[in-house]
Amino acid sequence: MMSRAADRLKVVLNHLDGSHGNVRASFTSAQSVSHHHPQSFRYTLDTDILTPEQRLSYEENGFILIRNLVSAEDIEKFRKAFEQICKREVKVPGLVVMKDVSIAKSEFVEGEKAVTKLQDFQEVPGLFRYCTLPQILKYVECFTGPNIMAMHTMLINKPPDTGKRTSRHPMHQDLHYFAFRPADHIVCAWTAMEKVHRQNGCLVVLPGSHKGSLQEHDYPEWEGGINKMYHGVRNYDPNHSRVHLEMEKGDTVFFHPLLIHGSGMNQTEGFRKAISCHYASADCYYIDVKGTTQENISDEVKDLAFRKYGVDSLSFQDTWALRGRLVRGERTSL
Ligand SMILES: CCCC(=O)SCCNC(=O)CCNC(=O)[C@H](O)C(C)(C)COP(=O)(O)OP(=O)(O)OC[C@H]1O[C@@H](n2cnc3c(N)ncnc32)[C@H](O)[C@@H]1OP(=O)(O)O
Ligand SMILES: Nc1ncnc2c1ncn2[C@@H]1O[C@H](COP(=O)(O)OP(=O)(O)OP(=O)(O)O)[C@@H](O)[C@H]1O
Ligand SMILES: O=C(O)CCC(=O)C(=O)O
Ligand SMILES: [Fe+2]
Ligand SMILES: [Mg+2]
Repeated sequence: MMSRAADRLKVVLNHLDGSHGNVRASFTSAQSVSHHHPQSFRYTLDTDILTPEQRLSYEENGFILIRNLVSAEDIEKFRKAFEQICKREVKVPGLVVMKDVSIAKSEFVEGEKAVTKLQDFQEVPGLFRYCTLPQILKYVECFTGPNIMAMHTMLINKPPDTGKRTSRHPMHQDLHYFAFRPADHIVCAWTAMEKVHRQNGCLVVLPGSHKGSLQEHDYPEWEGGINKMYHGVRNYDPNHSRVHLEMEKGDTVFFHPLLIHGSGMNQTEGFRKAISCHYASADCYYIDVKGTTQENISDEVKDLAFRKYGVDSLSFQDTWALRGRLVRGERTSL
């Protein structure tokens, strides 16, 4: 069911999309952009935070990398909070503690080395503080506007690959997992908790892919196995040109939910750590994904929610409304 307001929004967005290429082509310098035609941007808002070059870069590539945004002291605190959870010193409602599929059935791996990813840490104050950092929200607001919800939280602890290549994350669009729109008012902040490079499986992105539409996703047919819910874009062409985002501790990338991205395998002995949050404008609205390409992930999520909470009446939208937390402004819609 699509509301009339949503229909109107779609028309507006399509219109902007159509005019986008021409408008951009008519500029000769980035400076003239911010001063005369701020309304011509589709993916960024006029906030005085992003330089004209940064705005153009996000419009064009679908991501922007900000160096040294989170302090080493803060990252150390997140690391400690993560360790406490792995040692089971704290028990948290709603938190998902995920092991790598290649060790999930092993009895011998304990603590931090067993954990590939924490998901939904909105009730862990020592981790959720990441989502409220003013220097992060300052950038987020350039994409969402002033009413900001933290919708999805993760701490990824990519393990040394066991030899089955299961430490890879297939190329995907995060929007596949989301039951809210519009996509252009959603953004991910992903912060490296240590140096990330090709060897330990940094993020890999396809610049400009955010201009495409949401693609069909499914489990890739990987011989060594694939982690639960790690869907990848179907018919991914591994020869497509891509960019490896090598980052230092504290560097943060902001990216659009349609940007195709993934991460390679971790060929080092260390656990590659990153912390991230997906934000959405609180003015976004929920959608019903029935009959769309997202039905497969929606069914998996509802199935897990049933097993986790013992209720089968939760809709895919409900699972998002329960996890979302207001971090700035007013909770207007989501
Ligand atoms: C922008 C968003 C992008 C994304 O969200 S991408 C990834 C999304 N991932 C998720 O949402 C996390 C999904 N994972 C989970 O919910 C849990 O880790 C999962 C799979 C339910 C396991 O929970 P546990 O509490 O560990 O349960 P358990 O130890 O009793 O295991 C239950 C059965 O699941 C299996 N399992 C555990 N970890 C797995 C994994 N990583 N991949 C595939 N299967 C896995 C485990 O072997 C067990 O199987 P069985 O029932 O014994 O046959
Ligand atoms: N068939 C596929 N379907 C979806 N995603 C894939 C597929 N093959 C590779 N990828 C993804 O492409 C990205 C790059 O993978 P790859 O393992 O080659 O890492 P890499 O960083 O390029 O490492 P290397 O230096 O070994 O090439 C990762 O996100 C990976 O999971
Ligand atoms: O940190 C990574 O490897 C990427 C994780 C990711 O893209 C995701 O979970 O959606
Ligand atoms: Fe992702
Ligand atoms: Mg490769």
